[in-house]
Amino acid sequence: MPLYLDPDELHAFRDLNQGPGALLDLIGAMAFRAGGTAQRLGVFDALAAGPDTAHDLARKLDVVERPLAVLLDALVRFGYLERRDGRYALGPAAEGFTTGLALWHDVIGELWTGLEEAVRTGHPPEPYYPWLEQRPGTLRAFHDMLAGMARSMAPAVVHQAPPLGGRLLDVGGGHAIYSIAFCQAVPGLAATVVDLPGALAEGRARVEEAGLGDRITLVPGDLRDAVEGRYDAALLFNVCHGLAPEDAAALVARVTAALEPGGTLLVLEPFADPPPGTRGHAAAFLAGFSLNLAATQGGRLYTFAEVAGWAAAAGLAGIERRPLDAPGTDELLVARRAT
Ligand SMILES: C[S@@+](CC[C@H](N)C(=O)[O-])C[C@H]1O[C@@H](n2cnc3c(N)ncnc32)[C@H](O)[C@@H]1O
Repeated sequence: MPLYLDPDELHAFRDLNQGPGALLDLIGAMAFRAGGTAQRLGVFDALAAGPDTAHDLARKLDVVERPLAVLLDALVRFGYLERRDGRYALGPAAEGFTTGLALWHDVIGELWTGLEEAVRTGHPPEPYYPWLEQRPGTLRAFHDMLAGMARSMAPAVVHQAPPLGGRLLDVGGGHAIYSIAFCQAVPGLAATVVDLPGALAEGRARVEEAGLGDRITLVPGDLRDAVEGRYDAALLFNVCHGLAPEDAAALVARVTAALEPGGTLLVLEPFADPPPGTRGHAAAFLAGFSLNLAATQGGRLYTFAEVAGWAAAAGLAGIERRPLDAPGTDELLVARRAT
């Protein structure tokens, strides 16, 4: 929350841990919903062209001036906008809502209404991926967010992976960024990306653009089904956390069974026991992300030991944890099938 605390509040909250935490959470929830609503109404896009009055903005956005002015004033107080001489301008924090936070606004605003039921019953009332498929704008924001993260991590992932060759399977790798990165790094490597049909369109365009259409095959499929083909290596990147533990373990076993002797499994995940030094807002975000997975997909973040246990049970050995020199808390699990 970009809210500015006054020095006494800041001291009580930050230094003494005595701040009105629940009240700040409430204000944070209000600020987040206000920011997300402004993004959906087009306030931030309109103000990107320059400062404006509530009257003119209301006309441009085709909304009612009186509640818009209340929203704009709240956004000023929450730190998203600035107000000078009766005109509103973007504040530095507004940028967040032009990128990944817009997706979180939709997820928390709609899907987290099912959190209580998910905890009571153990099942999310609304399955995440079908929900996404019905909302083209939210689906796009989700894939843009995944693609942005993958682009920032791919060089470190390729660097930390053991040497790969032959045939690579990329399960749930729809945007194809990791398969492209591995194919660009390893001459002769051929990859098969399996994902839901809606997730593959963007990957297909990216593969063509990279000139790798002859080496990367995109296959619509469901990761709950049997794995077709034999592979020398497989990627399970950010897939396990969307599944219940027994389903994630079964997926690791199915993918392992499709590996040739000596084949490599790479799992990329933010583990529930993150790298040492993960604290503050990064640690809190991971806890909230895990709760989001429970609320929307029936999954959660898993510890490295849990994932390593599934890999060992599937018959993999040489299981290693490899941190990444990249932003975020994702790490690699590397394991090999016995020769
Ligand atoms: C969190 S994203 C991870 C994407 C990519 N592997 C990465 O690390 O950036 C999960 C991916 O799994 C795919 N997925 C989810 N459920 C699936 C299913 N039942 N069958 C196939 N793919 C699925 C999604 O479409 C999405 O591309």
